[in-house]
Amino acid sequence: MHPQGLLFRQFFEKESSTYTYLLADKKTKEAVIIDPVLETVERDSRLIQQLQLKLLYAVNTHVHADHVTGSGRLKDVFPGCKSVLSDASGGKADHYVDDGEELRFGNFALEVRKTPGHTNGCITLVLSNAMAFTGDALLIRGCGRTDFQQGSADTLYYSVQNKIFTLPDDCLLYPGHDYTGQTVTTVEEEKKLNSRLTKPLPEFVELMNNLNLPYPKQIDRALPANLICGIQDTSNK
Ligand SMILES: N[C@@H](CCC(=O)N[C@@H](CSS)C(=O)NCC(=O)O)C(=O)O
Repeated sequence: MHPQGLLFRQFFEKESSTYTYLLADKKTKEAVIIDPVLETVERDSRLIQQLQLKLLYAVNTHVHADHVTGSGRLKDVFPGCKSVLSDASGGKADHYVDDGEELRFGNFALEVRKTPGHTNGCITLVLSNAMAFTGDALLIRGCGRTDFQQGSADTLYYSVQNKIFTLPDDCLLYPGHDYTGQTVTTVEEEKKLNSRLTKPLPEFVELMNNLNLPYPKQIDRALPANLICGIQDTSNK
């Protein structure tokens, strides 16, 4: 169940099948956006403005390879909004987070859990042990690929088993992407049904090392932009 007093929206960007999440304290109006996409900033900004929210943070769960983040553009629209990345990401941001730190908005806090493996700088954000935003570490019945950007199947396995599967069974898990039309899962479901992460470690590593997926279509445009938290109007900064 979602915590009381929380405003929550899940948005989808269809070119990269990316989920963006908006969370706000209904009372104080302070808000956080997770994994915004450049092409859908206008849609997301409109809702933030209509609801009169105060956007504090635009968090990227990692340096994305498949789409350009909207965090730079959101900083133009909402002065005062800070871009956020893990301190292990190698990217540039206004605010860096480490394991165990919190991002506070109103009466809520997102706990940062480092979940490397898809990339070195991947984080999962946990709200009140009730909802977790897993980025590309854990996808519904799957997980992020580990064949570029310092990916490591062993590291990813450790991250999911120790940082995500240790959350309460009924904790809702919201992924960074879905390619099959699913929106949400739970820790209990993934511990039982995840087709990759229920395997023993050696089988998991073998599987991940032989996925043979094509590179994301936007990788050459996305990586350089995302290393500086996206495209931003620097003319008046
Ligand atoms: N076709 C998409 C990219 C699909 C892809 O590689 N997704 C990544 C996450 S974004 S880097 C992934 O980890 N997928 C895991 C999987 O099992 O599919 C595009 O061209 O953008």
